[in-house]
Amino acid sequence: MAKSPMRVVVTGAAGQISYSLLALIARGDVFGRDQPVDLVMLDLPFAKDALEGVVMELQDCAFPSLKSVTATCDQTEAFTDIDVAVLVGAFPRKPGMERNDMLAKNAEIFKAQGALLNTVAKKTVKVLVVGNPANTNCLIAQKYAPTIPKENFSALTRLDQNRATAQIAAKAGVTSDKVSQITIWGNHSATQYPDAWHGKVNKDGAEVAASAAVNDDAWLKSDFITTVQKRGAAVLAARKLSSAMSAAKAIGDHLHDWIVGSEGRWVSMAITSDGNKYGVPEGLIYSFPVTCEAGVWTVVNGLEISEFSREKLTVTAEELSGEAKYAAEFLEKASA
Ligand SMILES: NC(=O)c1ccc[n+]([C@@H]2O[C@H](COP(=O)([O-])OP(=O)(O)OC[C@H]3O[C@@H](n4cnc5c(N)ncnc54)[C@H](O)[C@@H]3O)[C@@H](O)[C@H]2O)c1
Ligand SMILES: O=C(O)CC[C@H](O)C(=O)O
Repeated sequence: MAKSPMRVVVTGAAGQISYSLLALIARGDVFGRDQPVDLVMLDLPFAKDALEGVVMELQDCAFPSLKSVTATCDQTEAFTDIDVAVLVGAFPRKPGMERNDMLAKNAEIFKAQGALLNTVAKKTVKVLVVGNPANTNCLIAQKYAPTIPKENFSALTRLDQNRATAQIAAKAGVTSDKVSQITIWGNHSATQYPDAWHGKVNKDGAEVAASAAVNDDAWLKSDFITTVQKRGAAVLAARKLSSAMSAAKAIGDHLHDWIVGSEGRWVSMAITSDGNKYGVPEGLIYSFPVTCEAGVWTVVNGLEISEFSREKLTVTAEELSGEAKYAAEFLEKASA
C-alpha cells in the first residue's frame, strides 16, 4: 500500500545549507524513495524571490517522490500539521563573531518557532535544530513547546560525527564506511568531545578496535580531538562562509537514522539529557551515542568512561549549562 505523504518543513530554505539539503529530501535519499513528501520551505520576506527560484529548480528536478512544494514567509502556514521540522534558519557566524553573539542573535527565533510548533504542528512532530548555537537553540524551542514530548527535539552533531569518522578512516587507511561507533559527546562547539575509544574499524575483513587500527593513542588524545572540534571554524576561515554541503549531508543522515532507523548502528544526536546514565546534568540538550528505530532514539548505555573521557564530558556539559543560563537570562530581559 502506498505510504501517506510526510509533511516536512525546512526553515532558512533560501540559505546555503538548504540549497544542498532540499534536493536530498526531495530525491528520497532521506525518508526513502517510496515516501511521498509535501515539502514546505520557509524563509524571511526579503528572501521571497530566491525562494521562488528554488521552487522552480525543485520542480525542474522532476523528483518522483516530491508530492508538493510550498514556499512561504508565513511561519504559521509553514508549521501547521507538520510531521518533521528542520530548523536551519538562523544567522550563521561570520569571521570575528563569538558564540554568545550568535545566541543573542538567534535565541528569539527559536523561542517563537517553539511556541508556534506547540500550537499548530502535529504533537508527534520531530524537530531537528541546526541553526547555531544548535544545542541551546533546541533547548529554547523545546522549552516553549511544552505539549510536544521532549524526546521529539534534537540538535545536529552528526556533522561532527561524520568529521570524526572521516579522520579515523584516513588515519587507519580505510574508507569511512569501514569505521563505526565513533561518538560525539556534548555541545556542537569547540568543547565537544569526539570519542574514538569505543570505535571499531573493519580492516581487511576483520573488525578491530579503532585505537588498534590507528595505532597512535597520543594522536587520539590530542590532534584528532582538536581537529574535529575546530573543523567548523577551519571551514569558515577558508570559505568565509560556514560549512553547507557537509552540513546538509549530515542533516540527511540524522533524519534518516532517526525516522527510518539506524539498523543497530550507533549515531550521535544531541537530545534531552533527562534520565541519562552518564552523570550529565539533566535539562540539557547533550550529544550522546544512540540507536534509533522508527522515530525513537535510545541512548547506548553502560560504556566504560575513562578518567580522561570523564573530564571532557564534564567540560562540555559545563559549557552547555552556561549557555542555558545565558539564554534564559537573555530571553527574560528581552521580554521584560
Ligand atoms: N549544527 C551544525 O552542525 C551546523 C553546521 C553548519 C551550519 N550551522 C548553522 O546553520 C545555520 C544556517 O546556516 P546557512 O549557512 O544555511 O546560513 P545562510 O545565511 O546561508 O541561510 C540562513 C537562512 O535562514 C534565513 N532565516 C533567518 N532567520 C529566519 C527565520 N526566523 N525564519 C526563517 N528563515 C530564517 C535567512 O534569511 C537565510 O536565508 C547557521 O546558524 C549556521 O551556523 C549549523
Ligand atoms: O560557526 C562555526 O564555528 C561553525 C559552523 C558550523 O556549526 C560547523 O560546524 O561547520
